[in-house]
Amino acid sequence: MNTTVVPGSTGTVSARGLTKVYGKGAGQVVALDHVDVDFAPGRFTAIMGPSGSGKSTLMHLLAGLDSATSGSSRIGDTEITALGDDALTELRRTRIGFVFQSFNLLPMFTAEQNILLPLDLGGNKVDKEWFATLVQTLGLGERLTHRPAELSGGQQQRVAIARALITKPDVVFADEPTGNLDSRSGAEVLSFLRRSVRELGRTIIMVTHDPAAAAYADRVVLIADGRIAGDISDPTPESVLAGLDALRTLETTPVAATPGGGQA
Ligand SMILES: Nc1ncnc2c1ncn2[C@@H]1O[C@H](COP(=O)(O)OP(=O)(O)OP(=O)(O)O)[C@@H](O)[C@H]1O
Repeated sequence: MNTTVVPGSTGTVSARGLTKVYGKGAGQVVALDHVDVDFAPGRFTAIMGPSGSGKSTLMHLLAGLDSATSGSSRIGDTEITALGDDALTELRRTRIGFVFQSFNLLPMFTAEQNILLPLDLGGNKVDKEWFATLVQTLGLGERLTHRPAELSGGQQQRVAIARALITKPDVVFADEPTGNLDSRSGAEVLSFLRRSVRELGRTIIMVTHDPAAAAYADRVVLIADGRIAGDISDPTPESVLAGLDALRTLETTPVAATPGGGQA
């Protein structure tokens, strides 16, 4: 598969020299360290790496949920890192969809009302054809009048995915979308996410800890110590595990290579 990505082209999500430093002085943490990465439109990418490696920080900066210390991030030709608060709010509302581990559906609303909520909030009309396509692709036809408490976890997450896609965003960011699901419902949700990319041409960037989940993506970007540490095309659970193992080896090599365990 051709993985060439042109930064600035429609829907491409890009970071250049993206850096995030938390705190000051001795307590300073470099969470992201000059990250350059591009995510092609119409693809499903998983971001993986050890705990504390900077996955959430990268996602938050790419989505305009947090500000960068230096460097830039873009969605298409919009430089997120240059936008003020109002423009960022507007961008998140209209051009980005979010799917969280905890579904975040409104309990008093039906599935249909939850899906349509972003349009109601923005005062936008429903594209009935798109709504019908989403409902069909996500297998929600029988569940539209149900409230979240009457739905399984997997069904709730499918509603959350439809809600994220209803505005036809340039990109959907999914943060551990299967973290609260058993493995069967998780697999089902991941299949639906993959269908959304393949059949509806959407762009999804997902943070996950789970190699089996990452294997549903077209590509896995590995991150370690705030830097891009690997890139796997057409991943399988085995190739993802091997990639993560290689990161661990990198982390332990300097210690193992120093006789007596002293500092080199
Ligand atoms: N608000 C904050 N203040 C200070 N340090 C932070 C803050 N948020 C994150 N960090 C630090 O930045 C680094 C990267 O954190 P981040 O949450 O991006 O990692 P992660 O890969 O998503 O981790 P996990 O897999 O455990 O969720 C960590 O060392 C973390 O402790």
